[in-house]
Amino acid sequence: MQESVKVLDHPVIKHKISILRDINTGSTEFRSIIKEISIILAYEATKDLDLEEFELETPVATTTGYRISGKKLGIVPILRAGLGMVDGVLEVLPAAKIGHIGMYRDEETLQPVEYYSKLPNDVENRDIMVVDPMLATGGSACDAIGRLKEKGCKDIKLLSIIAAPEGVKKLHEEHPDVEIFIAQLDEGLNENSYIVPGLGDAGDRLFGTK
Ligand SMILES: O=P(O)(O)OC[C@H]1O[C@H](OP(=O)(O)OP(=O)(O)O)[C@H](O)[C@@H]1O
Ligand SMILES: O=c1cc[nH]c(=O)[nH]1
Ligand SMILES: [Mg+2]
Repeated sequence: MQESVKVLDHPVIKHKISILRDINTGSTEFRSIIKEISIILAYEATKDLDLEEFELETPVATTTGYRISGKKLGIVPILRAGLGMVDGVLEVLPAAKIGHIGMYRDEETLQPVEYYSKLPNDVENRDIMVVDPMLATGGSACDAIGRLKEKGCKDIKLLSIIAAPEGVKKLHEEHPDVEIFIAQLDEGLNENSYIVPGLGDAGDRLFGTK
């Protein structure tokens, strides 16, 4: 896999992904694990943030402290399922602004259909993390990222829980500048373009709609 895909490789993540995959896992536990993994993905995706030094007093000594500096950040969930990742990323980056892009995959054509968009006014000045638990064909993520680029965004990362190689390939082809952070790379897509083995429909499992 190319260098611009970072896969979390950790026994605890593998354990938690298995709970997500399990058909018997209910929405409460599903939501909680999506949030937990999103926190870890957010740490990975922010390894390159700039820091500035400052002097601070501990109860024992004067030392050098560090604070995040540089460009402001934005989190953009792709509705609905992306909403499940927002709280986790916000735990790591509480000052980030949040934009929303609503998209669903047409069940016949499998093409993404946009139905909502509300982004921060200064979105073009922010480093953006697009969040969506599932990267399947890659159509939804590619369109959402294309929309953000139209608005002037230059530094965009994608955070997903599970990806199919087909989605990663499409994203690389259409947006080679976008780094991808995932918790798990799966085998591929089935005839309905669902990720195999996957976890089913992330939106339905998060929100209990099926
Ligand atoms: O890579 P793709 O082939 O485009 O598929 C992935 C998309 O499908 C799911 O959303 P869905 O259309 O089910 O909408 P939902 O979040 O409202 O359930 C998922 O959350 C992604 O947005
Ligand atoms: O496996 C998949 C594919 C698309 N969307 C999902 O929620 N799951
Ligand atoms: Mg869905």
